[in-house]
Amino acid sequence: MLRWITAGESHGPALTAVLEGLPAGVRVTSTDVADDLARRRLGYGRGARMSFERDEVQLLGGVRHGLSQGGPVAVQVGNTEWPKWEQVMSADPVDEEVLAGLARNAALTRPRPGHADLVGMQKYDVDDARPILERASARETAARVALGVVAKKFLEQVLGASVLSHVVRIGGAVAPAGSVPEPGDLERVDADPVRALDPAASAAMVEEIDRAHKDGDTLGGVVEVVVHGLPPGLGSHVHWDRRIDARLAGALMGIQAIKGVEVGDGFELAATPGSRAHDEIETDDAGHVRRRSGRSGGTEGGMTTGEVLRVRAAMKPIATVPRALDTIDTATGEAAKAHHQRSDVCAVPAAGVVAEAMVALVLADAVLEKFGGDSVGETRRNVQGYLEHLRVK
Ligand SMILES: Cc1cc2nc3c(=O)[nH]c(=O)nc-3n(C[C@H](O)[C@H](O)[C@H](O)COP(=O)(O)O)c2cc1C
Ligand SMILES: C=C(O[C@@H]1CC(C(=O)O)=C[C@@H](OP(=O)(O)O)[C@H]1O)C(=O)O
Repeated sequence: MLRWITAGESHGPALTAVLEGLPAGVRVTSTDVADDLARRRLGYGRGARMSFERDEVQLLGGVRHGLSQGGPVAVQVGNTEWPKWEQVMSADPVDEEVLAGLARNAALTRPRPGHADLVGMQKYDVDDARPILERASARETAARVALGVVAKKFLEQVLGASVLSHVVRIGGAVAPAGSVPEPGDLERVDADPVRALDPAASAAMVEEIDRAHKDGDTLGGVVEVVVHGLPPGLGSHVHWDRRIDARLAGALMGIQAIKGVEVGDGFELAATPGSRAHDEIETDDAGHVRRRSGRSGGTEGGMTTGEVLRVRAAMKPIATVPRALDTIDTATGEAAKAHHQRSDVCAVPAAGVVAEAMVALVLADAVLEKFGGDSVGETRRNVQGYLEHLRVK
Protein backbone atom coordinates (compact mmCIF):
# COMPACT_ATOMS: atom_id res chain seq x y z
CA MET A 1 0.00 0.00 0.00
CA LEU A 2 1.21 3.48 -0.88
CA ARG A 3 0.59 6.44 1.44
CA TRP A 4 1.46 10.02 0.71
CA ILE A 5 1.20 13.35 2.44
CA THR A 6 2.24 16.94 1.74
CA ALA A 7 2.97 19.87 4.05
CA GLY A 8 3.80 23.52 3.59
CA GLU A 9 2.27 26.88 2.69
CA SER A 10 2.17 28.89 -0.50
CA HIS A 11 4.63 31.52 0.76
CA GLY A 12 6.48 29.30 3.22
CA PRO A 13 10.14 28.28 2.91
CA ALA A 14 9.35 24.98 1.17
CA LEU A 15 6.80 22.30 0.47
CA THR A 16 7.54 18.84 1.80
CA ALA A 17 6.12 15.57 0.52
CA VAL A 18 6.51 11.98 1.71
CA LEU A 19 5.66 8.79 -0.18
CA GLU A 20 5.59 5.62 1.92
CA GLY A 21 5.37 2.05 0.63
CA LEU A 22 7.40 2.39 -2.58
CA PRO A 23 9.48 -0.73 -3.39
CA ALA A 24 13.25 -0.55 -3.71
CA GLY A 25 14.92 -0.18 -7.07
CA VAL A 26 12.82 2.54 -8.72
CA ARG A 27 15.16 4.67 -10.83
CA VAL A 28 14.48 8.34 -10.10
CA THR A 29 16.61 11.49 -9.75
CA SER A 30 16.04 15.04 -8.59
CA THR A 31 16.37 16.09 -12.25
CA ASP A 32 13.35 13.90 -13.11
CA VAL A 33 11.38 15.67 -10.38
CA ALA A 34 12.57 19.11 -11.48
CA ASP A 35 11.53 18.36 -15.09
CA ASP A 36 7.90 17.68 -14.14
CA LEU A 37 7.84 20.68 -11.81
CA ALA A 38 8.92 22.79 -14.79
CA ARG A 39 6.08 21.28 -16.86
CA ARG A 40 3.62 22.27 -14.10
CA ARG A 41 4.76 25.89 -14.27
CA LEU A 42 4.24 26.03 -18.02
CA GLY A 43 1.06 27.15 -19.68
CA TYR A 44 -0.35 30.23 -21.28
CA GLY A 45 -2.41 32.29 -18.84
CA ARG A 46 -0.34 31.78 -15.69
CA GLY A 47 0.25 34.88 -13.57
CA ALA A 48 3.35 36.92 -12.77
CA ARG A 49 4.37 34.71 -9.86
CA MET A 50 5.25 31.81 -12.17
CA SER A 51 7.82 33.93 -13.98
CA PHE A 52 9.92 34.97 -10.99
CA GLU A 53 9.49 32.12 -8.49
CA ARG A 54 11.55 28.94 -8.85
CA ASP A 55 11.10 25.43 -7.41
CA GLU A 56 14.26 24.13 -5.73
CA VAL A 57 14.09 20.33 -5.54
CA GLN A 58 15.89 18.19 -3.01
CA LEU A 59 15.36 14.48 -2.46
CA LEU A 60 15.77 14.27 1.31
CA GLY A 61 15.24 10.57 1.93
CA GLY A 62 14.49 7.18 0.46
CA VAL A 63 16.66 7.51 -2.67
CA ARG A 64 20.38 6.70 -2.97
CA HIS A 65 22.48 6.95 -6.11
CA GLY A 66 19.34 7.33 -8.23
CA LEU A 67 17.51 4.29 -6.82
CA SER A 68 14.68 4.12 -4.29
CA GLN A 69 15.70 2.17 -1.17
CA GLY A 70 12.33 0.88 0.04
CA GLY A 71 11.96 3.49 2.81
CA PRO A 72 9.76 6.60 2.67
CA VAL A 73 10.74 8.95 -0.17
CA ALA A 74 10.91 12.54 1.09
CA VAL A 75 11.02 15.48 -1.31
CA GLN A 76 11.44 19.15 -0.56
CA VAL A 77 10.42 21.84 -3.02
CA GLY A 78 12.04 25.04 -1.84
CA ASN A 79 10.56 28.41 -2.67
CA THR A 80 13.05 31.01 -3.91
CA GLU A 81 10.68 33.82 -2.87
CA TRP A 82 10.96 32.84 0.79
CA PRO A 83 13.30 35.68 1.86
CA LYS A 84 10.53 38.21 1.02
CA TRP A 85 8.04 36.32 3.19
CA GLU A 86 10.29 35.26 6.03
CA GLN A 87 8.70 37.52 8.61
CA VAL A 88 5.07 37.26 7.46
CA MET A 89 5.27 33.47 7.36
CA SER A 90 7.72 32.87 10.21
CA ALA A 91 6.95 29.70 12.20
CA ASP A 92 8.25 31.34 15.36
CA PRO A 93 6.68 34.47 16.88
CA VAL A 94 7.85 37.73 15.31
CA ASP A 95 8.10 41.18 16.86
CA GLU A 96 4.63 42.84 16.51
CA GLU A 97 6.18 46.18 15.51
CA VAL A 98 8.16 44.62 12.67
CA LEU A 99 5.04 42.85 11.41
CA ALA A 100 2.90 45.98 11.61
CA GLY A 101 5.34 47.70 9.25
CA LEU A 102 4.91 45.07 6.53
CA ALA A 103 2.24 45.91 3.96
CA ARG A 104 1.84 42.24 3.02
CA ASN A 105 0.94 41.41 6.60
CA ALA A 106 -2.25 43.51 6.44
CA ALA A 107 -5.22 41.33 7.43
CA LEU A 108 -7.14 40.00 4.41
CA THR A 109 -10.78 40.55 5.35
CA ARG A 110 -12.45 40.72 1.91
CA PRO A 111 -12.85 36.99 1.09
CA ARG A 112 -12.90 35.94 -2.55
CA PRO A 113 -16.03 34.11 -3.72
CA GLY A 114 -14.93 30.73 -5.04
CA HIS A 115 -11.78 30.49 -2.91
CA ALA A 116 -11.43 28.89 0.53
CA ASP A 117 -11.15 32.31 2.28
CA LEU A 118 -14.56 32.80 3.93
CA VAL A 119 -15.51 29.29 4.94
CA GLY A 120 -11.94 28.68 6.10
CA MET A 121 -12.11 31.76 8.37
CA GLN A 122 -15.42 30.48 9.78
CA LYS A 123 -14.18 26.93 10.31
CA TYR A 124 -10.73 27.72 11.75
CA ASP A 125 -11.89 30.72 13.80
CA VAL A 126 -9.54 33.36 12.34
CA ASP A 127 -10.20 36.97 11.36
CA ASP A 128 -7.67 37.02 8.52
CA ALA A 129 -7.84 34.93 5.32
CA ARG A 130 -4.01 34.67 5.16
CA PRO A 131 -3.66 31.38 7.08
CA ILE A 132 -6.46 29.89 4.99
CA LEU A 133 -5.30 30.88 1.51
CA GLU A 134 -1.71 29.92 2.31
CA ARG A 135 -2.65 26.25 2.56
CA ALA A 136 -5.61 26.28 0.14
CA SER A 137 -3.33 27.65 -2.59
CA ALA A 138 -2.51 25.36 -5.48
CA ARG A 139 1.16 26.03 -4.81
CA GLU A 140 0.76 22.77 -2.85
CA THR A 141 0.29 20.90 -6.11
CA ALA A 142 4.06 21.23 -6.69
CA ALA A 143 4.52 18.72 -3.85
CA ARG A 144 2.03 16.30 -5.40
CA VAL A 145 3.69 16.59 -8.80
CA ALA A 146 7.04 15.77 -7.16
CA LEU A 147 5.60 12.53 -5.74
CA GLY A 148 3.76 11.85 -8.98
CA VAL A 149 7.12 11.67 -10.76
CA VAL A 150 8.18 8.82 -8.49
CA ALA A 151 4.87 7.01 -9.09
CA LYS A 152 5.20 7.48 -12.87
CA LYS A 153 8.73 6.06 -12.81
CA PHE A 154 7.47 3.03 -10.88
CA LEU A 155 4.63 2.43 -13.39
CA GLU A 156 7.01 2.85 -16.30
CA GLN A 157 9.66 0.50 -14.86
CA VAL A 158 7.26 -2.21 -13.66
CA LEU A 159 4.65 -2.19 -16.45
CA GLY A 160 6.08 -0.07 -19.25
CA ALA A 161 3.07 2.22 -18.66
CA SER A 162 3.05 5.91 -19.55
CA VAL A 163 0.85 8.62 -18.04
CA LEU A 164 0.10 11.61 -20.29
CA SER A 165 -2.30 14.53 -20.27
CA HIS A 166 -3.61 17.16 -22.63
CA VAL A 167 -6.02 20.09 -22.44
CA VAL A 168 -9.36 19.44 -24.14
CA ARG A 169 -11.22 22.65 -23.26
CA ILE A 170 -10.49 26.20 -22.17
CA GLY A 171 -13.62 28.32 -21.75
CA GLY A 172 -15.57 27.90 -25.00
CA ALA A 173 -12.66 26.50 -27.06
CA VAL A 174 -12.78 22.71 -27.38
CA ALA A 175 -10.39 20.10 -28.82
CA PRO A 176 -11.80 17.89 -31.61
CA ALA A 177 -13.54 14.79 -30.26
CA GLY A 178 -11.68 11.50 -30.21
CA SER A 179 -8.07 12.71 -30.29
CA VAL A 180 -6.18 10.68 -27.70
CA PRO A 181 -2.44 11.32 -27.28
CA GLU A 182 0.07 8.50 -27.79
CA PRO A 183 3.28 8.41 -25.68
CA GLY A 184 5.19 9.93 -28.63
CA ASP A 185 2.92 13.01 -28.56
CA LEU A 186 3.97 14.17 -25.10
CA GLU A 187 6.83 16.40 -26.23
CA ARG A 188 4.59 18.15 -28.75
CA VAL A 189 1.83 18.66 -26.15
CA ASP A 190 4.34 20.07 -23.66
CA ALA A 191 5.68 22.46 -26.30
CA ASP A 192 2.19 23.80 -27.02
CA PRO A 193 1.28 27.00 -25.12
CA VAL A 194 -1.86 25.46 -23.59
CA ARG A 195 -0.76 21.78 -23.73
CA ALA A 196 -3.35 20.94 -26.40
CA LEU A 197 -2.87 18.21 -29.02
CA ASP A 198 -4.59 19.97 -31.92
CA PRO A 199 -2.95 23.20 -33.22
CA ALA A 200 -6.24 24.83 -34.30
CA ALA A 201 -7.88 24.13 -30.95
CA SER A 202 -4.76 25.44 -29.21
CA ALA A 203 -4.96 28.74 -31.14
CA ALA A 204 -8.64 29.12 -30.17
CA MET A 205 -7.80 28.43 -26.52
CA VAL A 206 -5.00 31.04 -26.53
CA GLU A 207 -7.47 33.51 -28.01
CA GLU A 208 -9.98 32.80 -25.24
CA ILE A 209 -7.30 33.42 -22.60
CA ASP A 210 -6.23 36.69 -24.26
CA ARG A 211 -9.86 37.85 -24.31
CA ALA A 212 -10.42 36.96 -20.66
CA HIS A 213 -7.17 38.71 -19.69
CA LYS A 214 -8.23 41.87 -21.53
CA ASP A 215 -11.66 41.76 -19.87
CA GLY A 216 -10.21 41.38 -16.37
CA ASP A 217 -11.70 37.90 -16.21
CA THR A 218 -10.54 34.31 -15.61
CA LEU A 219 -11.21 30.92 -17.23
CA GLY A 220 -11.50 27.23 -16.44
CA GLY A 221 -11.48 24.20 -18.69
CA VAL A 222 -11.08 20.45 -18.97
CA VAL A 223 -7.97 18.25 -18.93
CA GLU A 224 -7.73 14.62 -19.97
CA VAL A 225 -5.27 12.09 -18.53
CA VAL A 226 -4.48 9.08 -20.69
CA VAL A 227 -2.56 6.02 -19.52
CA HIS A 228 -1.14 3.44 -21.93
CA GLY A 229 0.20 0.06 -20.84
CA LEU A 230 -1.97 -0.95 -17.88
CA PRO A 231 -2.87 -4.62 -17.25
CA PRO A 232 -6.49 -5.72 -16.80
CA GLY A 233 -7.64 -6.04 -13.21
CA LEU A 234 -6.37 -3.04 -11.22
CA GLY A 235 -9.07 -2.14 -8.68
CA SER A 236 -12.06 -4.39 -8.00
CA HIS A 237 -15.82 -4.69 -8.47
CA VAL A 238 -16.27 -6.21 -5.02
CA HIS A 239 -16.47 -3.08 -2.87
CA TRP A 240 -17.17 0.61 -3.56
CA ASP A 241 -13.90 1.91 -2.19
CA ARG A 242 -11.85 -0.61 -4.16
CA ARG A 243 -13.26 0.49 -7.52
CA ILE A 244 -10.46 2.07 -9.56
CA ASP A 245 -12.81 4.62 -11.15
CA ALA A 246 -13.95 5.79 -7.68
CA ARG A 247 -10.36 6.10 -6.51
CA LEU A 248 -9.34 8.04 -9.61
CA ALA A 249 -12.36 10.34 -9.31
CA GLY A 250 -11.59 11.08 -5.65
CA ALA A 251 -7.95 11.83 -6.40
CA LEU A 252 -8.82 14.17 -9.29
CA MET A 253 -11.53 15.94 -7.27
CA GLY A 254 -8.89 16.48 -4.60
CA ILE A 255 -7.10 18.95 -6.87
CA GLN A 256 -7.87 22.59 -6.13
CA ALA A 257 -10.64 24.01 -8.36
CA ILE A 258 -11.65 20.65 -9.92
CA LYS A 259 -15.44 20.45 -9.94
CA GLY A 260 -16.19 17.52 -12.22
CA VAL A 261 -14.64 14.19 -13.20
CA GLU A 262 -15.51 11.96 -16.13
CA VAL A 263 -14.29 8.44 -16.89
CA GLY A 264 -14.17 7.77 -20.62
CA ASP A 265 -17.16 9.32 -22.39
CA GLY A 266 -18.82 9.76 -18.96
CA PHE A 267 -21.67 12.26 -19.26
CA GLU A 268 -22.09 11.72 -22.98
CA LEU A 269 -22.81 8.02 -22.37
CA ALA A 270 -25.86 9.06 -20.36
CA ALA A 271 -27.38 10.33 -23.61
CA THR A 272 -26.29 7.42 -25.83
CA PRO A 273 -28.29 4.21 -26.39
CA GLY A 274 -26.66 1.04 -25.05
CA SER A 275 -26.10 -0.32 -28.53
CA ARG A 276 -23.64 2.54 -29.15
CA ALA A 277 -22.38 3.21 -25.62
CA HIS A 278 -20.28 0.14 -24.85
CA ASP A 279 -17.01 -1.23 -26.18
CA GLU A 280 -17.68 -4.45 -28.07
CA ILE A 281 -15.24 -7.28 -27.45
CA GLU A 282 -13.34 -9.10 -30.17
CA THR A 283 -10.15 -11.07 -30.79
CA ASP A 284 -7.41 -9.33 -32.77
CA ASP A 285 -5.27 -10.89 -35.53
CA ALA A 286 -2.77 -12.16 -32.96
CA GLY A 287 -5.59 -13.90 -31.07
CA HIS A 288 -5.67 -11.42 -28.17
CA VAL A 289 -8.88 -10.13 -26.62
CA ARG A 290 -9.55 -6.41 -27.11
CA ARG A 291 -12.31 -3.78 -27.04
CA ARG A 292 -13.32 -2.30 -30.38
CA SER A 293 -13.65 1.24 -28.95
CA GLY A 294 -12.60 3.20 -25.87
CA ARG A 295 -15.86 4.75 -24.66
CA SER A 296 -15.59 3.26 -21.18
CA GLY A 297 -12.25 4.99 -20.64
CA GLY A 298 -10.55 1.66 -19.93
CA THR A 299 -12.52 0.60 -16.85
CA GLU A 300 -15.37 -1.87 -16.41
CA GLY A 301 -16.74 -3.02 -13.07
CA GLY A 302 -14.34 -0.76 -11.19
CA MET A 303 -11.32 -2.51 -12.77
CA THR A 304 -8.91 -1.52 -15.50
CA THR A 305 -9.67 -3.47 -18.67
CA GLY A 306 -6.13 -3.39 -20.09
CA GLU A 307 -7.22 -0.86 -22.73
CA VAL A 308 -6.14 2.81 -22.68
CA LEU A 309 -7.28 4.50 -19.46
CA ARG A 310 -8.89 7.90 -20.07
CA VAL A 311 -10.19 10.25 -17.37
CA ARG A 312 -11.15 13.93 -17.50
CA ALA A 313 -11.25 16.67 -14.87
CA ALA A 314 -13.18 19.93 -15.19
CA MET A 315 -11.61 22.99 -13.57
CA LYS A 316 -13.69 26.00 -12.59
CA PRO A 317 -12.37 29.49 -13.48
CA ILE A 318 -9.74 31.03 -11.18
CA ALA A 319 -11.44 32.59 -8.14
CA THR A 320 -9.22 35.67 -7.93
CA VAL A 321 -11.03 37.58 -10.67
CA PRO A 322 -9.21 40.84 -11.54
CA ARG A 323 -12.56 42.58 -12.09
CA ALA A 324 -13.16 41.80 -8.45
CA LEU A 325 -16.41 40.14 -7.37
CA ASP A 326 -18.80 41.37 -4.69
CA THR A 327 -18.10 40.22 -1.17
CA ILE A 328 -18.23 41.64 2.33
CA ASP A 329 -15.50 43.02 4.58
CA THR A 330 -15.59 40.56 7.47
CA ALA A 331 -14.10 43.22 9.79
CA THR A 332 -17.05 45.61 9.27
CA GLY A 333 -19.80 43.45 7.72
CA GLU A 334 -20.10 45.99 4.91
CA ALA A 335 -20.28 45.32 1.19
CA ALA A 336 -16.85 45.36 -0.49
CA LYS A 337 -14.91 44.08 -3.48
CA ALA A 338 -12.92 40.86 -3.01
CA HIS A 339 -9.19 41.25 -2.46
CA HIS A 340 -7.04 40.90 -5.54
CA GLN A 341 -3.36 41.50 -6.12
CA ARG A 342 -2.37 39.20 -8.94
CA SER A 343 -3.43 35.78 -10.14
CA ASP A 344 -3.47 33.31 -12.97
CA VAL A 345 -5.99 34.05 -15.74
CA CYS A 346 -6.13 30.35 -16.49
CA ALA A 347 -4.22 27.43 -14.92
CA VAL A 348 -5.80 24.56 -16.87
CA PRO A 349 -2.51 23.49 -18.57
CA ALA A 350 -0.84 23.26 -15.13
CA ALA A 351 -3.82 21.32 -13.74
CA GLY A 352 -3.19 18.67 -16.43
CA VAL A 353 0.28 17.97 -15.03
CA VAL A 354 -1.14 17.81 -11.50
CA ALA A 355 -3.86 15.42 -12.71
CA GLU A 356 -1.17 13.15 -14.21
CA ALA A 357 0.48 13.01 -10.79
CA MET A 358 -2.74 12.13 -8.97
CA VAL A 359 -3.61 9.42 -11.51
CA ALA A 360 -0.07 7.99 -11.31
CA LEU A 361 -0.21 7.81 -7.50
CA VAL A 362 -3.59 6.03 -7.51
CA LEU A 363 -2.42 3.54 -10.15
CA ALA A 364 0.90 2.87 -8.42
CA ASP A 365 -1.06 2.13 -5.25
CA ALA A 366 -3.41 -0.20 -7.15
CA VAL A 367 -0.45 -2.00 -8.76
CA LEU A 368 1.14 -2.62 -5.36
CA GLU A 369 -2.17 -3.77 -3.93
CA LYS A 370 -2.58 -6.35 -6.72
CA PHE A 371 1.01 -7.45 -7.25
CA GLY A 372 2.88 -6.54 -4.03
CA GLY A 373 6.67 -6.71 -4.04
CA ASP A 374 9.46 -5.02 -2.11
CA SER A 375 11.64 -4.43 -5.15
CA VAL A 376 10.91 -3.41 -8.74
CA GLY A 377 12.15 -6.85 -9.86
CA GLU A 378 9.75 -8.66 -7.56
CA THR A 379 6.73 -6.57 -8.59
CA ARG A 380 7.67 -7.01 -12.25
CA ARG A 381 7.91 -10.81 -11.86
CA ASN A 382 4.53 -10.87 -10.16
CA VAL A 383 3.00 -8.86 -13.01
CA GLN A 384 4.54 -11.19 -15.59
CA GLY A 385 3.27 -14.28 -13.76
CA TYR A 386 -0.25 -12.84 -13.66
CA LEU A 387 -0.21 -11.89 -17.35
CA GLU A 388 1.15 -15.31 -18.37
CA HIS A 389 -1.64 -17.09 -16.53
CA LEU A 390 -4.55 -14.88 -17.58
CA ARG A 391 -7.53 -17.12 -18.42
CA VAL A 392 -8.32 -14.97 -21.49
CA LYS A 393 -5.34 -13.19 -22.97
C1 LIG B 1 -2.51 24.87 -10.90
C2 LIG B 1 -3.52 25.75 -10.22
C3 LIG B 1 -3.31 27.12 -10.13
C4 LIG B 1 -4.24 27.94 -9.51
N1 LIG B 1 -4.01 29.30 -9.47
C5 LIG B 1 -4.91 30.09 -8.86
C6 LIG B 1 -4.72 31.52 -8.80
O1 LIG B 1 -3.73 32.06 -9.29
N2 LIG B 1 -5.66 32.25 -8.17
C7 LIG B 1 -6.79 31.69 -7.61
O2 LIG B 1 -7.61 32.40 -7.06
N3 LIG B 1 -7.00 30.36 -7.66
C8 LIG B 1 -6.09 29.55 -8.27
N4 LIG B 1 -6.31 28.21 -8.30
C9 LIG B 1 -7.55 27.66 -7.72
C10 LIG B 1 -7.57 27.70 -6.21
O3 LIG B 1 -6.46 27.05 -5.65
C11 LIG B 1 -8.87 27.04 -5.71
O4 LIG B 1 -9.96 27.62 -6.34
C12 LIG B 1 -9.02 27.23 -4.21
O5 LIG B 1 -8.04 26.47 -3.55
C13 LIG B 1 -10.40 26.86 -3.68
O6 LIG B 1 -10.66 25.51 -3.82
P1 LIG B 1 -11.87 24.93 -4.70
O7 LIG B 1 -11.78 25.65 -5.99
O8 LIG B 1 -11.57 23.49 -4.84
O9 LIG B 1 -13.16 25.27 -4.02
C14 LIG B 1 -5.41 27.38 -8.95
C15 LIG B 1 -5.62 25.99 -9.02
C16 LIG B 1 -4.70 25.17 -9.66
C17 LIG B 1 -4.95 23.69 -9.75
C1 LIG C 1 2.20 29.53 -6.61
C2 LIG C 1 1.48 28.78 -7.39
O1 LIG C 1 0.16 28.98 -7.73
C3 LIG C 1 -0.56 29.95 -7.02
C4 LIG C 1 -1.88 29.30 -6.73
C5 LIG C 1 -2.87 30.26 -6.22
C6 LIG C 1 -4.09 29.74 -5.60
O2 LIG C 1 -4.85 30.55 -5.02
O3 LIG C 1 -4.35 28.54 -5.71
C7 LIG C 1 -2.68 31.62 -6.37
C8 LIG C 1 -1.49 32.22 -7.02
O4 LIG C 1 -0.59 32.67 -6.04
P1 LIG C 1 -0.63 34.20 -5.55
O5 LIG C 1 -2.02 34.44 -5.03
O6 LIG C 1 0.42 34.29 -4.49
O7 LIG C 1 -0.31 35.01 -6.77
C9 LIG C 1 -0.75 31.18 -7.87
O8 LIG C 1 0.47 31.71 -8.29
C10 LIG C 1 2.04 27.58 -8.03
O9 LIG C 1 1.27 26.91 -8.73
O10 LIG C 1 3.24 27.28 -7.81
